[in-house]
Amino acid sequence: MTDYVLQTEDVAIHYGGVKALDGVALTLERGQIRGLIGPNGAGKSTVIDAITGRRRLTRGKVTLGGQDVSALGVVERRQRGLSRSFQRTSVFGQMRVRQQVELASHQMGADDPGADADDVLQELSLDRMADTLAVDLGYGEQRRLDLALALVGRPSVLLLDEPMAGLSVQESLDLAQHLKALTTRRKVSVLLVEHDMDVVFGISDQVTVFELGRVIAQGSPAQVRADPRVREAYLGSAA
Ligand SMILES: Nc1ncnc2c1ncn2[C@@H]1O[C@H](COP(=O)(O)OP(=O)(O)OP(=O)(O)O)[C@@H](O)[C@H]1O
Repeated sequence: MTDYVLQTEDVAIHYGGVKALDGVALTLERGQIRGLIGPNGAGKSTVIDAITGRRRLTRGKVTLGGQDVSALGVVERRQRGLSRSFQRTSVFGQMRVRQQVELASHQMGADDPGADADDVLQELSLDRMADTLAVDLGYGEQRRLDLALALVGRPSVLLLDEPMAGLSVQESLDLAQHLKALTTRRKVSVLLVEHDMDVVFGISDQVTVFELGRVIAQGSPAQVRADPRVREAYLGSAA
């Protein structure tokens, strides 16, 4: 049996009559990137919220490293290695880059927050900007700082909700390369919600397609691209 770093089983979140999610089963292996795609309102952000503990499950189970974390809150799940970064940049503009990352690491209870911060900054090519005020970073660098803040304390799973939003093509490519390198080097596993199809199909090991709160297809990027239902429902028949 495969040891999944993360697994959701029959996860449902209903808001009254609205089935934002219904019967969602997902797995994530160590060092794997799984892209989540689907039309607006398909339930992608709700899956992330269900996994982090931000939304209470109507039904189902979330396991992290084989342990059921469904009853745990957001902070407890983060302490157990489940980290997320948000669509909007969450940096404090008036703090220096390294100071901010070190503080976040300290808050996570890392043994050596300084060393943790240095590692993370180097991995995201932010080490040269360690003493720069966050407000003076370019937008692409700010998004990398956002990712750096999610990486302190060495999480095992990273949940990313549209990390490429607002980036130029070059900045997206750059962030995608950093993400891929991180999964190889740190063996961190990534669940990636992203509208940029080139990025999703370019760096994901597996892709899951949502429609109306349900999974309609999953598999390798090539399998998903070839799935007639996906082409019909989402990519358009010309994809
Ligand atoms: N708090 C809420 N109350 C009621 N319905 C909600 C709530 N949050 C989300 N929904 C509904 O749940 C469904 C899934 O929404 P969700 O935001 O997860 O979709 P999404 O795939 O992330 O969309 P997008 O790509 O636009 O971000 C939608 O129909 C949405 O209207």
